[in-house]
Amino acid sequence: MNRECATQRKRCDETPAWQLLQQHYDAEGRSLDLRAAFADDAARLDQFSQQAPHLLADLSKNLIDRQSEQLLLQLARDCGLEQARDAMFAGAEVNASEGRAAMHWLLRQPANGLESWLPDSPAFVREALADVHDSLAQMLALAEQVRANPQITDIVNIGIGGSDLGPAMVVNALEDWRIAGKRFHFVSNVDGHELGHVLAQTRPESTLFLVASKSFTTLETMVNAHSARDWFLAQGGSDDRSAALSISKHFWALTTNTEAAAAFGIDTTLGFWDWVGGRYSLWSVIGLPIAIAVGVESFRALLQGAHDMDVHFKTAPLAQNLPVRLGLLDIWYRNFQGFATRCVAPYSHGLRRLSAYLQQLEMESNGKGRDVHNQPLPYATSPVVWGEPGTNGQHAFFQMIHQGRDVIPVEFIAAREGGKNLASHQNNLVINAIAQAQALLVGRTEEQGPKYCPGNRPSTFLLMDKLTPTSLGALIALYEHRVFVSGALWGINSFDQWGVELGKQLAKDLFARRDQGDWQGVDPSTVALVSRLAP
Ligand SMILES: O=P(O)(O)OC[C@H]1O[C@](O)(CO)[C@@H](O)[C@@H]1O
Repeated sequence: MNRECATQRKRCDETPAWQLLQQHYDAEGRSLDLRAAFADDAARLDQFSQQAPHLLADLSKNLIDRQSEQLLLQLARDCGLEQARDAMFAGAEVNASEGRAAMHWLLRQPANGLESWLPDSPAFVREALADVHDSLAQMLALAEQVRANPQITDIVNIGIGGSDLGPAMVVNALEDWRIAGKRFHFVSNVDGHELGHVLAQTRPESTLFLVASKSFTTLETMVNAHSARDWFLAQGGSDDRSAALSISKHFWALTTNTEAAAAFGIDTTLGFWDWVGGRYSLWSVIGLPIAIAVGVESFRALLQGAHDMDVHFKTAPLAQNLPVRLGLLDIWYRNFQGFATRCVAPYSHGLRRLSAYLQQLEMESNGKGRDVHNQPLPYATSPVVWGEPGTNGQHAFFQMIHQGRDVIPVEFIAAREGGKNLASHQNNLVINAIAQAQALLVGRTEEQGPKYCPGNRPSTFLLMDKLTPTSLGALIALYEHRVFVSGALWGINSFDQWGVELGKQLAKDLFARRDQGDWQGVDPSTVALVSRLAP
């Protein structure tokens, strides 16, 4: 929500719709029983399920009824959601604290056709679109060059947060589209074990390092990149650009900070723009490992799927707009039902890194306690997002989800069709997901003793025909826009992350203080812990 939009409107909890929602929750919402709701409303499934680009969503097993959804839609209008959304798609400075737009959606806009859904796009957006496609063409050409180079067998992406989680999640998810004969390694942790393990299984002449960092200042990435460089030089590599085994040929940079990459000694640097947030950057040059893994056609399909969801989010009426309905559900669960967490259970081995990716996307975006005016908020914001792939979760934490005291909304994500390997297992997988959602709904009644399950526990079911580059693109964009919706209603800036700076600053400070032996004003616990470390 940019400042002028926010200034124009009341805080969401001060709106008439919020008061009506609270009354409805107190009167009926708190005691809604889904089993009775299905029995009383033959059209409930139709009302609360919908097709969206590349996936079907069944929201009918959520603790919501027609009136609460109508009131939530009214809340969206009262809070100027459509204006906020349109501001983002117009390139407005929706990231007010950093003075930036948030135009990750432009990265997946085809070169033509912008006016078909964004007819009033300002000139700077159309100009930026031309830059996007120049950069995309350059990146895809380099990706094809690497794919065609049999000498390069290992691609090592060195990056963290948004420069790691997205590309790693997608490269894992699209294993069936991955080029044969090349290995993809994602090194993010500054724990030397991770990089060391990768270097132990690679050779300098057959390895391409991608130093991925929007800022090119992140400590972990810089420490890992320098250690990889030292290893490369120790293995016979050279700083000399003309050498066969040169840093210049085996280290590329993906960053907005091209000067810093040049200072590192990297010649091949792919740049991007500050209006792309790190956790929204897999569509940009940060996606190079994806493009190398799956090739031009599949990378474009990933973009197309996300673009289709962008157009849906921008043009579909709110009541049939899936990112809006999911975002409103987040408000209902967080601020009225009081559910503190949401479990994301992708019934797909390919999507095994999805929950980790969504943790950054959602919690770094909406984990805020103050609004865009820096005023403390009296209501909760981002839920804790967590999860593991199904059916693994069933044998780990689903016990608590079924019988625990806390109600934990679950998001099941599955595909009707399986992948290349043992597709015959697919029904085993998906029927288990469906059965878990059913069990959460129906529960098991009293006389079952210790087997008693209260039931009436909420879940959303997102079903793709198949996990493909296109459907994956749509799925990720769905989450991006859903996060935007709840953030806009909460009146927070979903695109900054100032809260991460203090810990980084103190880490630097502790190194300096240790070197100087100056512990003035530092708490004894911190001093004692640092003094236990190796010199
Ligand atoms: O891509 P960079 O600049 O290295 O930043 C990595 C990550 O660190 C963060 O800034 C958090 O510390 C994330 O927002 C970002 O994705």
